[in-house]
Amino acid sequence: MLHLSKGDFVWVDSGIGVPIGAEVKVSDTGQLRLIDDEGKEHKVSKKTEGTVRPMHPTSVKGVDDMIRLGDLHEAGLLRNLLVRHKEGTIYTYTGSILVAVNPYQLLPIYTTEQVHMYTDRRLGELPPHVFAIADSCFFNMRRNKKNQCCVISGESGAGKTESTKLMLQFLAAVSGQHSWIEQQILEANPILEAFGNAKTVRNDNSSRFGKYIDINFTTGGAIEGARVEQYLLEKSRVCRQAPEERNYHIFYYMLMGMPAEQKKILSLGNAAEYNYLTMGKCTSCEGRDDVKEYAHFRSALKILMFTDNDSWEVSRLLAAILHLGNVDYEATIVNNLEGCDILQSSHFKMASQLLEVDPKALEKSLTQRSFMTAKESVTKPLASAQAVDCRDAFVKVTSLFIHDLQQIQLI
Ligand SMILES: Nc1ncnc2c1ncn2[C@@H]1O[C@H](COP(=O)(O)OP(=O)(O)OP(=O)(O)O)[C@@H](O)[C@H]1O
Repeated sequence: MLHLSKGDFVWVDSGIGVPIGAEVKVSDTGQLRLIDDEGKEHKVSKKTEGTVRPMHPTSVKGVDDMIRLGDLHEAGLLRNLLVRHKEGTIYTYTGSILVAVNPYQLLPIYTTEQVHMYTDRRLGELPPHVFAIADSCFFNMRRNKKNQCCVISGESGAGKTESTKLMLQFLAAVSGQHSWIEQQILEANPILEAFGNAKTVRNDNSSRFGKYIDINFTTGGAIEGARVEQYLLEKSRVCRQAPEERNYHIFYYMLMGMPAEQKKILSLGNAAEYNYLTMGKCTSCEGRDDVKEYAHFRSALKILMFTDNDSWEVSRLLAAILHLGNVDYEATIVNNLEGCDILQSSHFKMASQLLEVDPKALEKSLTQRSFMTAKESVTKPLASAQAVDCRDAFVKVTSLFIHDLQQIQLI
C-alpha cells in the first residue's frame, strides 16, 4: 500500500486515460488530498488509492534531458515540458533532439552574448537551446567533413519558422565576418514569407509550403552559398480562404504599401474590393503592419539582386490574379448546351492587358473546353460554374509560377 505524506508528488488518474501529476496536501481537517497540475482536487480514499502511483524524483522539478526521466511515459514527458515551461524554460533535450515549446513572447535568450556562449560547446554542456543544435551541426560538419542535416517539425504554430530563422542567424554569426551572402540568406525570409505565408486561425504568419534550405560552407567554415527550395505550396488559398483567414501576405502588402501612381497603372484599389482577398472576411492582421512589411519586402528584393523590372513583372502578375478573381460570368445556351459569357468589365480588360494576351483568346480559353477525339479536336462551352473552376485553376498555376520565381539560389 502506498504511504502518502504532505509534499509528496504522485501520478493520479486524470479521468481521460492519461495520468496527471499531483501534489499531496493536507486539508484543515487533517485529511490528505491531492491537487493536480491543473489545480483540480482529488480525494484520497481506499477506492482511489489503487490508481495513485508515486512520482519519480526526476519528474518533480523536471530535467534538461528527458532521457534521464525515471517516469519515461507520455505523462512524464508532458509534465516535464509543462514544469519547465512554467519556469520560462522553453527548450528541453531528448538525447540529441531538441524539443521547443512556443513561448508566444520575445525571450531575451537570442542575444549576441548567447551566440558567443553557445559557440564551440559540446551538446549538453549548457542548458538546451536552439543555438546549441546549430553549433553542434556546424562543429560536426567541420570536424567530420560531412554534410549535416537538421529536420524541424511540429504542428502549425509550433515555432518551426522562428526556429529556422534563429538557426540561420546563429550560423551566419559564427561562420565568420558578417558578409553579403549571409545577409542575403537572412533577407530571403521576408520574400519567401510574403509569397508563401498567410494569416490562419492558428498562426498569424503560417507558412503554407515546405522549405528545404541548403547552405554551403568553405573548408574554413564561412558561408559561400545557399539554395532555398520550396515545395507543396497550398495553391487553393489563392482563390479561397477559410473564415478569419487571409490570402498570402503579398497581396495585402502590395495594396497597402505600393505607391499610388504604381497602383494606378495596375488599376488596383483596396483589399476589400477583391473577391480573392475577402473570402475569409478578414483583410487585416492584428500586429502586422502591411505598409511596413511591403517596404521590408522591397528592400529584401534589392538585397537579393532582383531588378526593378523583375519585381514590377511580379506585381503585374499579382494584379492580374486579383482582377481575374473579380471577373463575372453570365449563363447562356449555345446549341442547346449550357455555356457562359464573360461579363465585360474593367477587371477583365485589365487582366488581359497585364497578362499581355488578346482578350478574345483569354475569354475563349476561360469559357470553352477543347479535347481531342480519335479524329479531331472538339470544343465545348463551359457552364458558368465550370468556367469559374477553370479561371481558378488558371490562377493557381499562375501563382505557382510566381512562387517558382522565388526559388532562391545564392552563390
Ligand atoms: N522562439 C520563439 N520566441 C518567441 N516567439 C515565438 C518563438 N517561436 C514561435 N514564436 C511565436 O509563434 C508564432 C508562430 O510560430 P511559427 O510561425 O514559427 O510557427 P510554425 O511552426 O512555422 O507554423 P506554420 O506551420 O503554421 O508555419 C510566431 O509568429 C511567433 O510569434
